Amino acid sequence: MSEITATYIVRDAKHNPEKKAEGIALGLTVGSWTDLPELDQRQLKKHKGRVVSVEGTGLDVNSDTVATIKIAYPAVNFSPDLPAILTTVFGKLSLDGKIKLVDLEFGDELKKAFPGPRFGIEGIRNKLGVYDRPLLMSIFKGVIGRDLPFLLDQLKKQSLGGVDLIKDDEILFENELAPFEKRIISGKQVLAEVYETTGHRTLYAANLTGRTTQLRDKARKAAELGADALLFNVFAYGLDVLQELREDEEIAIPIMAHPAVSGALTAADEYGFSHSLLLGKLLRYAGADFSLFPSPYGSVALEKQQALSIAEALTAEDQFMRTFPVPSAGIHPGMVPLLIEDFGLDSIINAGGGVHGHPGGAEGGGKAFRQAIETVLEGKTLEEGALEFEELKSALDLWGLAKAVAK
Ligand SMILES: CSCCC(=O)C(=O)COP(=O)(O)O
Ligand SMILES: [Mg+2]
Repeated sequence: MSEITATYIVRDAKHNPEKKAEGIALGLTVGSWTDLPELDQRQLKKHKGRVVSVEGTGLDVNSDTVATIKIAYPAVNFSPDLPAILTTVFGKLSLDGKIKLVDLEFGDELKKAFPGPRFGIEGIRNKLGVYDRPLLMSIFKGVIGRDLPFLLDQLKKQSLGGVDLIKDDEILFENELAPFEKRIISGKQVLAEVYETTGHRTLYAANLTGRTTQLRDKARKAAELGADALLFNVFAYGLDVLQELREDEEIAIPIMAHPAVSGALTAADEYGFSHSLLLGKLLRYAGADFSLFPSPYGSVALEKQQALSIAEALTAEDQFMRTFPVPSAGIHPGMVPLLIEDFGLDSIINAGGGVHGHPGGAEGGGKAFRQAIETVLEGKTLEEGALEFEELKSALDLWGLAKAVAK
């Protein structure tokens, strides 16, 4: 029988994690808070959750017992979709005390209900023809309230700086000055011109926004207009909405998942989802080609272990294509050695302020990042690179070199 196994970290003031585990296995399936006289053995056998393991790991600062509990839920209990699965394994339970859902293991049969990324790392690299280095992405900045020519000028400068991808900022919504469709059509022209004159290819991810009921048609139109990719604030909508977009054959373009809102679901040690599950495994299964998350170094930082665990879940051996890890937020060229050391070649270095805030503008900023990447891949230090490259030197003079952080 196919099933899904959920791993939780539970903090139990009653110091009886075995009882807590049994309560979850029964309470989230066929039972309730009190005995149900009509519950029969056949029903219990087929539908009750199974306690796989309970491992106590001691007491926390509040003297609660901390335990890792694994419960397997029969797939027959739910339809094979994320809303049903999440409601089963962490619906009411997510409100029931100090409990964190750290992982979900999907049975092979159940995995068939998920698409995974349409392109993944390999597909994105094929689109760009770049295979031997981390990709570089930049983000439009300061464009709210600005018109289309302003955006197109920024787009051109970013592309001339040598970035591989440019994404809208997640806070750029539908607006009269620079509407979604016009951004796609004119943006494509600008990037085609840069390609014709320099031979450098850049892909543009436009922010797919609006009411949920409009998204499919908007995304189909974007694909029809030749959009390179879509940015999507998946946690403002829901993972199943992402999956719907991924599965639509008329929206066969890469999807970039932005982590906006996800911090409310992941940040607490004692509650919510683990980062690796929400921003890693579930985004990958639902079909994101890229997953953005805070790096361990920038202005919005995650603990290094958390950031690494997301990248691991996005790229671990699985039947699905690998999703590109995109450690982000407050990134500047002085962080490039650490980012490459942590996330490897199959990752994307992503910067907004670190590109546009460069003394040489967005073009200079993009160049500085590309020079930093080249320097690191040649086995040199950034100080050595700065002797050779003017833009890299300016970036290091402005922002310095980032320091490593403990795990
Ligand atoms: C929290 S990851 C999302 C990164 C992002 O959307 C962004 O705008 C980062 O911009 P920055 O100027 O900090 O590079
Ligand atoms: Mg942003």
